[in-house]
Amino acid sequence: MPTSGPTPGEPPSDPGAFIALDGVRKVFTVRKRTGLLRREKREVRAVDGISFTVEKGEMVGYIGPNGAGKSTTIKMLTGILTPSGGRLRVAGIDPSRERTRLAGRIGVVFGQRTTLWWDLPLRDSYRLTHRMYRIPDDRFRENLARCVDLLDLGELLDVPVRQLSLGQRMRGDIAAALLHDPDVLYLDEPTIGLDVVSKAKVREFLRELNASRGTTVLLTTHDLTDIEQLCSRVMVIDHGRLMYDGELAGLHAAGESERLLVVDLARETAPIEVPGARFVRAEGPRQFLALPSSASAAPVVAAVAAAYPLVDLSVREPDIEAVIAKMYGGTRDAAGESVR
Ligand SMILES: Nc1ncnc2c1ncn2[C@@H]1O[C@H](COP(=O)(O)OP(=O)(O)OP(=O)(O)O)[C@@H](O)[C@H]1O
Repeated sequence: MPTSGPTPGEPPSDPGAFIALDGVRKVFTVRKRTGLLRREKREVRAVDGISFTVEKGEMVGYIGPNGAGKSTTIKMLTGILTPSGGRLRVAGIDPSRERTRLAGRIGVVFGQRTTLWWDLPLRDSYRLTHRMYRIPDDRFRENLARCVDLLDLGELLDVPVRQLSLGQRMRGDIAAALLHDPDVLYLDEPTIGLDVVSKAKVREFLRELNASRGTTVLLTTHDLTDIEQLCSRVMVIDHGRLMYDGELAGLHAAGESERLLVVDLARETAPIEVPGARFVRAEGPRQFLALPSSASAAPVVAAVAAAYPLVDLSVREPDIEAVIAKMYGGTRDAAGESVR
């Protein structure tokens, strides 16, 4: 599969970049019981030789199907897990060797878990964060005021975390991750389970944070709208390997996606046969043809108009979800419909 960034598996071009991974691997050994007394060892290559760099101030999407290796990568980037091989640096720091020093430079938000104290009001959780990170008082006050304002937390500061809705808690968690002014923010599913309004608030906040503070953001999500609205660059990982690194728009070409030509004819005819397009299906006098996204539709349109009683015609671009499903080995056509 083509990539527009460095070829997966090759050393990164800029080892001095803010985040730099070079052939990073993580292998888990899993023991499985296969009989009454027998156990079998099996290796799981969760991350299988990944290389990429992220410059300061970039906002990058990191996506892939379940079990692709996204969380394992994030855990290595934060120092929670030690790589089995390869080289990894964040702000010049080896995360697993200097986890405490790195903690002052990074913020982490896990959508499915909270780092806040469940029984304490938000305000007290933030006070504890203040102490734990030894944040200078002025800076703490300034950062808290800014997060409270932009994330609309004013009314919530005295509410115990367990009483907050998911969207409120998520905003509370994002603020907690930013009180010590980290240079990089890792977000793992920050909009999971949120309603439309909360999602919009979180996205707007992240956009503003990145633009005004130059915070580097690495975003893992299953919601591709997050990526479409926030990230100009996306990395796709599958089976622990980097499958794509480049602009979101380039995924269409990499996924060999197809556009759908919807042709309305004056009457029902046999399936249209023209060079450069493939008949998909017919609904009475309406026919659907597929053509590669990278090809021009003009010759196909001209050929249809010349040989068939054409009334109207429109082109449907593939949606990004269909493209990615195809990259992951899914089986959806250009209209996003199952062709199983
Ligand atoms: N501690 C562990 N022990 C054994 N295997 C693990 C461990 N952690 C992860 N794995 C395996 O490594 C692979 C990658 O898992 P990982 O959690 O990184 O995927 P993911 O892309 O984050 O998936 P999801 O989108 O479901 O969260 C999976 O096969 C998973 O079962």
